[in-house]
Amino acid sequence: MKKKIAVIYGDGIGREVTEQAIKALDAVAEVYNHTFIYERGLLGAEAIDATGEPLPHKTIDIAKKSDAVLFGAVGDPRFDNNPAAKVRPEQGILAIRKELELYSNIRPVVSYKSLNHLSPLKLRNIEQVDFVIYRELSSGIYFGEHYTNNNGGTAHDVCTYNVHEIERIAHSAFRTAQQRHKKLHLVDKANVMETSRLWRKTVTEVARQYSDVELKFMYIDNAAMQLIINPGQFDVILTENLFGDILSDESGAITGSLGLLPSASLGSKIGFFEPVHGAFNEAAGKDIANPVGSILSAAMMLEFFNMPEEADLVKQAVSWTLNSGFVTRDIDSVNYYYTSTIGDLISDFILGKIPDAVNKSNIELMKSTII
Ligand SMILES: NC(=O)C1=CN([C@@H]2O[C@H](COP(=O)(O)OP(=O)(O)OC[C@H]3O[C@@H](n4cnc5c(N)ncnc54)[C@H](O)[C@@H]3O)[C@@H](O)[C@H]2O)C=CC1
Ligand SMILES: CC(C)CC(=O)C(=O)O
Ligand SMILES: [Mg+2]
Repeated sequence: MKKKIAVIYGDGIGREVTEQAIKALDAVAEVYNHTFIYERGLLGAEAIDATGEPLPHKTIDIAKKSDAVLFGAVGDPRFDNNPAAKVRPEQGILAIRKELELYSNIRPVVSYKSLNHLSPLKLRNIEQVDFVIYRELSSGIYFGEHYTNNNGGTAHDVCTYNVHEIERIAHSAFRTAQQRHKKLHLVDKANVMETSRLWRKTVTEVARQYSDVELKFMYIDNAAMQLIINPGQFDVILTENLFGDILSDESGAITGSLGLLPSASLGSKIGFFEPVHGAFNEAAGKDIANPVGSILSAAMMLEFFNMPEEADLVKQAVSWTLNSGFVTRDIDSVNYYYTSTIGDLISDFILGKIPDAVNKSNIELMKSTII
């Protein structure tokens, strides 16, 4: 099969983690005789530096002409530390999500047995964690009006949702729950916010079409705590844009690192695949970032291409690598490996090149003094 993939590295560690995902895709292409054609687009600070715009038109064109987009991350301390900046890298990722109508952001969270002892949470809390967050991605407070008045003394960020925006992602989340353990938590703040009350009313209506799925409501503040004390209770979490953003980073702590989590953003047209994490600028260029979130995002892209066997092979390669103790510094601060080494191991596994008993000492260990 032939597929055209728009590749957007963005900023910080975006390039180095995405390069590992491309290695995995190239290995899959070789094994299954597919052709993946990549075209690069600019987004974020790299795009502002090159064109003055966080999302150049050319990038939108490249994305729209592709079957899917593989994205790294955006963000740069030059903008983070400048509240007066008029143009920001993050405007680029928000704008492309809107432009491509990516309303459904799917963030699976799975714990790895072999890594559980390295998680900051107690073992008994994280065993058998396997849930998925459905985060609404193209509306809510990130897309409302942002403005100041009163000579800059008052700031406003407006949160708006309508029934259609809630219904379309609710259907996606319920359909997924039907194929999983048939439990769906709607996370909101309906005791305070009008938008949350609209979510509850709309999702309750949608739920009538999915009578085999148990619907539960949970307030966001409680959900943030429940994720830590009993994450195993969740199957599908459905929530709005801001709450989903926060809960998915929190979920990184459950698995052991935010760097492990992938995501798929879907809408009516194109699929967009990116790790959950951001630009982690302190690590940029040091070959220490965890590439697994990006590689598993590529696996989600393969599922989107209707290549389930290929996607499974990538997931198996990731599991083998982690279970064999080949991990980056975020997972094990003593024995850790380069980003590129992990990428090489994963693509070698896909290509069937890994011997049964690989000798770890042959693979270069990071020096713990590197940063
Ligand atoms: N989707 C995107 O492009 C996102 C962009 N950002 C932007 O990224 C920049 C940095 O933001 P932060 O809040 O520091 O979030 P971040 O996700 O970049 O990093 C937070 C922390 O998570 C860990 N981490 C993240 N990714 C990792 C990886 N691949 N391997 C190992 N550890 C990893 C690191 O400990 C890091 O300090 C900001 O400019 C922010 O606006 C933040 C979140 C998402
Ligand atoms: C710019 C942010 C909204 C990106 C982010 O944090 C995310 O999508 O997880
Ligand atoms: Mg986020």
